[in-house]
Amino acid sequence: MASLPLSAKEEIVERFLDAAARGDLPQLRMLLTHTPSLINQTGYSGWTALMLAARNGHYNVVEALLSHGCDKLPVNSSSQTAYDIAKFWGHSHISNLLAQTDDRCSGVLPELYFSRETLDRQSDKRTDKTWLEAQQSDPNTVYLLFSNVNPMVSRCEEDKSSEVLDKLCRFRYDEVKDLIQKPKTKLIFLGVEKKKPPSSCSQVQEGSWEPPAWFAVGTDEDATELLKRCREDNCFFPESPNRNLLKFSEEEAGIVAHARSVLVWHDRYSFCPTCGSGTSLEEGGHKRRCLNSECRSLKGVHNTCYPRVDPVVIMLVVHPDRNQCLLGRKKSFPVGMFSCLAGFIEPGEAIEDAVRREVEEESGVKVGLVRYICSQPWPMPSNLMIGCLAIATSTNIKVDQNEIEEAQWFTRQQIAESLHRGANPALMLPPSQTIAHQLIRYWICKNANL
Ligand SMILES: NC(=O)C1=CN([C@@H]2O[C@H](COP(=O)(O)OP(=O)(O)OC[C@H]3O[C@@H](n4cnc5c(N)ncnc54)[C@H](OP(=O)(O)O)[C@@H]3O)[C@@H](O)[C@H]2O)C=CC1
Ligand SMILES: [Mg+2]
Ligand SMILES: [Mg+2]
Ligand SMILES: [Mg+2]
Ligand SMILES: [Zn+2]
Repeated sequence: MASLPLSAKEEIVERFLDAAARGDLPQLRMLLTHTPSLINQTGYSGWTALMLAARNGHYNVVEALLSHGCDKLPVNSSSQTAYDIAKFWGHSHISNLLAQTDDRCSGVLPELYFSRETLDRQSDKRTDKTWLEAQQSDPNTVYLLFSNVNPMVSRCEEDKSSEVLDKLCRFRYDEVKDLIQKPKTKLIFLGVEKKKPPSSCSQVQEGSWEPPAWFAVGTDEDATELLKRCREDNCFFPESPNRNLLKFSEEEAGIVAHARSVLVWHDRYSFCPTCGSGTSLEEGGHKRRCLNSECRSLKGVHNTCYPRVDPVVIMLVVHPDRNQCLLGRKKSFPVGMFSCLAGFIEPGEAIEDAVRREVEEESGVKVGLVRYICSQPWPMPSNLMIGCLAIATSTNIKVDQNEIEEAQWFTRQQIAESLHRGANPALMLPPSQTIAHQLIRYWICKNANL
């Protein structure tokens, strides 16, 4: 049978993979310069350019791909990473390079969802009332509307990777002027844009240009009425934050994490926790001051005045044989889904001790070595997820049914198949936006080096 002609996109991917397999660095660089999205494309049997270069011992190509931020974690249809391939074919200089611990730069750990600092927070400006007021009425200022602590969004059916994306609805001063003047509205200064305008912009030439400021507007006005303010007609307020807040671009997810956590804090701490009096919003919405002049919270350091963040440990527990990991499922999870164990840090507890305590409480497994890997802000409502790898010193599982329904050891092969979406995976993993997913991917790549 004659083979079908390749589309333009397929052809360029094929040329790129071929350059990697042959070790043709100039060609590979040229293609990457024109089309940066080629970097993690796959060809036959899920092979990436990194895998092909690793298979054929092209050290300089592997190096170039890593310096362009290539993802080291994908597995091919035989569940092998580029590291496994280099090791199997005896290219130890390449497997050593792939195993290096410069995790963020070499693509082992991507930037975590919710963690991008899209805006420059400019926290020093929060106390400058005159500056804040000038920003509020500036026509370039951007306002985001939140009802019941959830942002107004519009749905874009497709982005480049054909996934559904939600986009924050942006408003100008004239459109929300009446709303922000209402006494019950919470106005949060989020920061200013980091992006610079083109140098041709007349204000830049005159030296009068200032980056636009962003504010979140928290209101409990009727949601249907709020939606009428929007110029687009496909706008809505997500009802289930846990699922719906995972559909933003990386840029917007970072803004949502900041805004939602602060608004949730205002929602829950309207009264002074020290004396029960009313409070007023200050410092661009980043402080609540007690209105009772005798209150203890006005003297000395009082953390009740500032937004709270709850630290949570989340850990991938590795079996003493280094070839299995422990995952659990809560009753509320979708059928077949397992994830990392997690738990709130208690007062007076170090990260390592919280990891050991939560793992033993929830699964009965004892943990020795604990290593911090990465963290993620999680604005449901305001957690800081502290991601760790932990090495088990015992293996018997005894689940605490109050917290989790089931816990199980899974082999590296089972996890790799699930990540690669094999035909009959033994389990379903949480989505890639979660730190749980990223810790599991991290272990798959680093497993051999623990
Ligand atoms: N981003 C990610 O990948 C993941 C994020 N998470 C998040 O981590 C958080 C914690 O995980 P989870 O396993 O539930 O934690 P825990 O194992 O500590 O169990 C939670 C329970 O502990 C009690 N509790 C103790 N201290 C606190 C506290 N400071 N705040 C709230 N509840 C407390 C509550 O019980 P009661 O309500 O009965 O009083 C709560 O239901 C969750 O909010 C979850 O959303 C979890 C897993 C993955
Ligand atoms: Mg627990
Ligand atoms: Mg838990
Ligand atoms: Mg707990
Ligand atoms: Zn008080």
